[in-house]
Order: sequence, then structure tokens, then C-alpha cells
Amino acid sequence: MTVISLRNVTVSYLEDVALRGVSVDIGAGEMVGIVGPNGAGKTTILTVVNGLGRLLSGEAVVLGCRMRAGRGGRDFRLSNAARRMRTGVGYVAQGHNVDPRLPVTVREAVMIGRYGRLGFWRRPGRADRALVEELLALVGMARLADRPFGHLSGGEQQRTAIARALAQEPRVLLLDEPTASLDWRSRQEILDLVADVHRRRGLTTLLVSHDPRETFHRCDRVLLLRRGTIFASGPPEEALSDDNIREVYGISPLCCHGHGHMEVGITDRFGL
Ligand SMILES: Nc1ncnc2c1ncn2[C@@H]1O[C@H](COP(=O)(O)OP(=O)(O)OP(=O)(O)O)[C@@H](O)[C@H]1O
Repeated sequence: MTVISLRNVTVSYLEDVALRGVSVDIGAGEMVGIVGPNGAGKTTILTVVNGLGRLLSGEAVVLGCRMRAGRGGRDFRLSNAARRMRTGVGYVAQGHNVDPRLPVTVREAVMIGRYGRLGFWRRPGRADRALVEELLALVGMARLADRPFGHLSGGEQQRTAIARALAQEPRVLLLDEPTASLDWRSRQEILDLVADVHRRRGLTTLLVSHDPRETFHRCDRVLLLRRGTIFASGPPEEALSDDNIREVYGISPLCCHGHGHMEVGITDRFGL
């Protein structure tokens, strides 16, 4: 069953065209990596799937909600259908520095994800609190549940952000560079967590990364973007072939590493 369908989607921000006629279908249960150089349009694809993109042309259908370029001043982003659809889409944004004085505990930060379902006027009940505890355990944050969110490490913040997105009980999970600015070990742990959560909760997951290696072993399919278009789409070993990497990134997939010239092929991943 197709959960996300983009047809000839073009998005522009004033003079910048971020996506140019992008078409792709994503089926239920797929884990899809979205990679490409800076400015290729990765985040913009997530924005469209999240129902917040302003389409210049084309259409997007997400969880049955059809979104088209605005006609006669109507903006689908404000429609009830788009709002309903968004409750089915969990979003983990790129990490930001959080003010350490932020007066919100880890548990409260995860509960914020419930309000998409509850609405702002309803207080969380026993079932909501039980779900939050379950998710804190799932992402390995139960021990730190009472700590202020701003006192967490980058990896712990990302775990909390994933739990917050899951608290919404989404069918689709979008992650925008969840490992940015994390060390190697934390990157591995977060990527393993994402793959585990994807499988266990039967999600359809889009994982944006600037590092193609992160998607290689974990994704069913990879979309390789270049200047707002899908340059290649397919199983990771096909989409991330040496030829495609060379073409899109303009560098040899054999990169120098360390002080000597130990060459590491893009197909000889570190398991990242
Ligand atoms: N809010 C905005 N206003 C104006 N231009 C924007 C805006 N957001 C994105 N763009 C432009 O749209 C293009 C695609 O941006 P996008 O953020 O989708 O790329 P990306 O592949 O996610 O990049 P990165 O890896 O650097 O995060 C870029 O040229 C960018 O400058």
C-alpha cells in the first residue's frame, strides 16, 4: 500500500527552486534514506510530506490526504484534512542547541508529543502517561526521565526527540539528520535505535542524512538527490554506486583517510 506519493512536485522559496518535478511512491513499512549534498532539497521533501510545503506545482498524497498547489488563495496547509494528516506524521527535526535553563524535564518533553492527539485543552490521562513511560524505556531514557531536557547530551536529546515523535503514535516517521553533530558511537546508537523503532512499531520511515554511509545498511531504499531532483532511487547498493556518488558529490568515492592514503571505498562502509 502506498503511504506517500509525490507527483511532479515543485517547491520554491522566493528565487530558490528547492524541488523540481519530484515524483516518488513510498510503500507502508518502507525505510527510505534521503541523501545528497547540502541544498539538494532533502529537508524540503520532509516539509512536503509533513504537509507544510508550499507546492508551486504537482501534488502530494500522504496518508490519503491530497495536497496540491494553492488555487484561488486557498492554502491546504491550513485545512482540517492537512491537520489530521499531520497527527499521523512524527517529525524529528535537526538537533538544536537547547537553553540549559529550559524548565522542561525529559518526561515532560516526551509528553508534549501527546498534545497532537489530545489537543491543547485536554489533560493527559493514565493511558497517556503509561505510553510516555513505555517510550522512555524504549529509547533508553527512563533513567533520566526527571532530568531537565537542557541538561542532556546531544545523543540523549535525540533519543528524547524520537520518543516525543513516537508519543504522537505516528504511522510515518520523518527524521532530519538525527545524527548531526554526534560522535561516531552516538551516531551508531541513534541509527540502530531508529531502525529498531521502525521495525517494532511498523512505521514508514524517511531518514535524511548528509552521509550516504548512514543509510547503506539500514534502509530498504535510498533516494539520492541532486539540485532538487531525484538523481537515483533504488536499493542502497544501486543508488549509491560509485558512479552515482562521483556524479552527485563531484568527488571520488575512494576518499583519503587518516594521515596516509588509506583508501576507503564508499561500498566498504564502516557499518555506520
Ligand atoms: N526557508 C527558506 N527560504 C529560502 N530558501 C530556502 C529555505 N529553505 C530552503 N531553501 C533553499 O532551498 C534549497 C533546498 O534546501 P533544503 O534545506 O531542502 O536542502 P537540504 O538538502 O536539506 O540541505 P542541507 O543538507 O544543507 O540541510 C536550498 O537552495 C536552500 O537555500
